[in-house]
Amino acid sequence: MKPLTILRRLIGQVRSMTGWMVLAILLGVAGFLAAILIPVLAGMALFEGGPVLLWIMGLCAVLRGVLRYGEQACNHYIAFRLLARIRDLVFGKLRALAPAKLEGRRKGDLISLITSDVELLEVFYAHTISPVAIALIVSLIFVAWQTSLNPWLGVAAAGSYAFVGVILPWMQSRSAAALGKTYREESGRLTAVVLETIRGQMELRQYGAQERRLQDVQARTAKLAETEDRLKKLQGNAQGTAGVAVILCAAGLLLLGGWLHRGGLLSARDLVISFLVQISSFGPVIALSNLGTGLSQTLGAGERILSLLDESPATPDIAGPADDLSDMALENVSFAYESCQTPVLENMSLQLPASGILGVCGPSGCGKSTLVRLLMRFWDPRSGQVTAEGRDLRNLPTATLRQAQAFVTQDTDLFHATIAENLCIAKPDATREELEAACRKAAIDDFIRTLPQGYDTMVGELGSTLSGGERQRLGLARAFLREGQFLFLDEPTSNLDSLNEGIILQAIDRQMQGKTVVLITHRKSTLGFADEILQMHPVHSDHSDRNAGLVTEKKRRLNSAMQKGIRG
Ligand SMILES: Nc1ncnc2c1ncn2[C@@H]1O[C@H](COP(=O)(O)OP(=O)(O)OP(=O)(O)O)[C@@H](O)[C@H]1O
Repeated sequence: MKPLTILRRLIGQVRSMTGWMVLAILLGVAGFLAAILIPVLAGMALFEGGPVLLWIMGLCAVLRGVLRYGEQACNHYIAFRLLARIRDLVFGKLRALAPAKLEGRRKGDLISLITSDVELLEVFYAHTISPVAIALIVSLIFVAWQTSLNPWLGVAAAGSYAFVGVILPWMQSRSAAALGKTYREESGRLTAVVLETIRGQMELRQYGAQERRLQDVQARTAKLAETEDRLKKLQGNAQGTAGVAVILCAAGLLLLGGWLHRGGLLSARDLVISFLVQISSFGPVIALSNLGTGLSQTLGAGERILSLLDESPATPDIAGPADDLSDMALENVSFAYESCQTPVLENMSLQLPASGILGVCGPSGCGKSTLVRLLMRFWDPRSGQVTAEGRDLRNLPTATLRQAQAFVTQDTDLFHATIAENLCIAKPDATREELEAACRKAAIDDFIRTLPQGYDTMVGELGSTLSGGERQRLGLARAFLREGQFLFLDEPTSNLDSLNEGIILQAIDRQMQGKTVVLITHRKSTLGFADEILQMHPVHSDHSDRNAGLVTEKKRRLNSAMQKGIRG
């Protein structure tokens, strides 16, 4: 993305706060004028004297402080309001992109984008836009004033301001722009590596890979520090160059003024005041010259945020009120993931039973979870359609689909919250009795009661204080609370012993009477609970029935002996 495009789009966000921005600029201009007036009045006092000038100088000094405070207050009000709005946009986009467009992205990098990249925009909104406008207005005022003394002085002043405030920052930002972007990207990658290291600490320890990992983190940190060092050097050079440029410009103006004075074109009083005005009016443009390198990181952060906001979701939400659903099917569905073009499903057709349990089995990687993802419209098929009530899911209100479906996977995600809060994700207004009933069905109520704070016990980040089986049963309780028409279970009992598995499968059987359950499993004992079985095969297997990638086998209580065994 071109820097100008990034700037234009970031500035576009300010439109709704134009009034505040105008106020910040006016206060800033008035503040600088008050500050510049102090040395000018001191110069005039040399020629005219009188206590009035001293009083005005004192007043200007006080006003300068008050006006500067007002300007900064407005700027920061604008910046933090905009940051809140941008965070809202980013979270909204992440929600829309999940899961299809987020699966391949590193979570640490996303965290870095949501936190530090967004925070960096504060520099832009609080310390860039109004300073540019203030510098422009203050410079125009003093160019006009110098011109009124002598046109040559006006030309020289305009040249000085343009050199310090435009040409120098432009030259410096060109070399810093790429570096700023690299810094933001490297910072995001380092966050991702650190997050993965914390998550994978047990594996790293078990396989003795900690030292290698540490070296990797250290190498990345050193690289980041080196990039930051280069950026800081550029920043230092920019400030130094601006300081030298200001002195040279002021000296040039003094020489020009002296030459005009000798020619009788400028009085001694005007020469002194013109010089004092010029040397003290560089403040706003010096602020700009410091932006050149600082802006490079803001542009890098802005580009990352805007690129995320530009991404279009794989399955855009369809607006509309939630309605009941009772019938779902796949019609000639073919599907391949974007990152790997190999087809996972090919011309698959399937009618979900109106009620009962459809067991789904097949070798690892044949597309069982993908089938459920398509039924939930986390992805859309490449060709064919997934339908509900005969309507393509692409035209069905998303709320209808979400309300009708619940799902449980082998890795239930829990949040750093209490057990009750984690369960209420499925039904925010659930009563304590409803939570307990759902947990009893999922065979987890007894365990929760043994915890010191029962349902109000915190479960730790990602449910880290619970076992895999406990997490899975909480996931099931959550799904039971939803009371939707469809329940999709992807290896829901993989972490459970056969006793708990039996209890839960019976609960599913009872709870889902008249409803549809899709139960993915590798276990024969679990399949025994299915009313029908769908045997899937990889698309590229040479199975004779591989047309559509599956074989459907009607199976009413297939292995009743085994079921009886489990059901006791
Ligand atoms: N997000 C993804 N991006 C790219 N490829 C994917 C993605 N998710 C799954 N796949 C690939 O798609 C194929 C089907 O995956 P899927 O998870 O549906 O298989 P599965 O039958 O459920 O396997 P398992 O029994 O091991 O859970 C696999 O080859 C897998 O590597």
